[in-house]
Amino acid sequence: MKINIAIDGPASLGKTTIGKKLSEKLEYQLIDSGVFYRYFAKKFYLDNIIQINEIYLFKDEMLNNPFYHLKEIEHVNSQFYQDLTKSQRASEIAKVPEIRSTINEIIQIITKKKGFVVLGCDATTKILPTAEIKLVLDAEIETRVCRRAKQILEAKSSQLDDLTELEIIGKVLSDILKRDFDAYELILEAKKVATIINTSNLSIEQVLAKILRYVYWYNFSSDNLLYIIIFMIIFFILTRSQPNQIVWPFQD
Ligand SMILES: Nc1ncnc2c1ncn2[C@@H]1O[C@H](COP(=O)(O)OP(=O)(O)OP(=O)(O)O)[C@@H](O)[C@H]1O
Ligand SMILES: Nc1ccn([C@H]2C[C@H](O)[C@@H](COP(=O)(O)O)O2)c(=O)n1
Repeated sequence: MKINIAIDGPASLGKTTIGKKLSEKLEYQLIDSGVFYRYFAKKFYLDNIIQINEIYLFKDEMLNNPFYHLKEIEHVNSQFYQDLTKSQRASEIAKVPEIRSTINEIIQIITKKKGFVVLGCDATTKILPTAEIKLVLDAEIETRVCRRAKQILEAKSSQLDDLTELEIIGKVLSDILKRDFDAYELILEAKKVATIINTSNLSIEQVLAKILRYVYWYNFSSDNLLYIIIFMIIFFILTRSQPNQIVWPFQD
């Protein structure tokens, strides 16, 4: 049975990396809500003006052919993903309530068929509050700065050629602090409704294994709900009527 999985978390935590691996493993479709904000910032935030009407037109177009547009959004985003200056514009776009509700609505309509992993900072609360599994991935800020700086340094992007390693770490830190500030309330809200996984001391594979355990357990318990209830009722009756006389298998 296919379900929807919503995953939230602060900036540069590893959501995209984990989300990709999880969706591949489960053969689900990944939707990273962050790439919508980045894409809208690139396409519809021109000359310091947000083209809100163009966004509404795009919404109708996207709902007619969602999977084509999901691919296009991913493609455009991948071209400037590492650019730290661009994420600031996405952050500004994300403050406009009409844009937030448009993006949420698009994702809600697309995910009705189930079988999606949705990433964000409000995926568990605003985008998919009805998701069968809701998780918040977390890690201390120093871990996140290290993860992002390592990723940027390893990618050796030409836009960073003139910067020293320390300057790159400084830029990464300032970007994460800004984004943490913007998403603070949303992450706090998500932590109230979702299961929190602290990834600071976990490898990517360990985080993935933990999430898969939640998914397998969810599927097992919903497939076998009736048997679990019957087992619990029998167990309850036995323990109440003869508390000291239950004979467990393999008991001496
Ligand atoms: N558990 C982990 N241990 C070590 N490194 C990790 C872990 N999870 C992710 N990473 C690394 O952290 C880096 C950042 O990951 P990623 O881009 O997926 O983060 P993100 O949360 O999607 O970021 P953003 O908020 O900017 O969209 C990647 O290089 C990834 O390999
Ligand atoms: N559900 C979301 C997703 C993203 N944002 C903001 C956060 C960032 O400023 C920007 C880009 O997101 P990222 O790709 O870095 O996860 O969009 C948001 O407000 N709500």
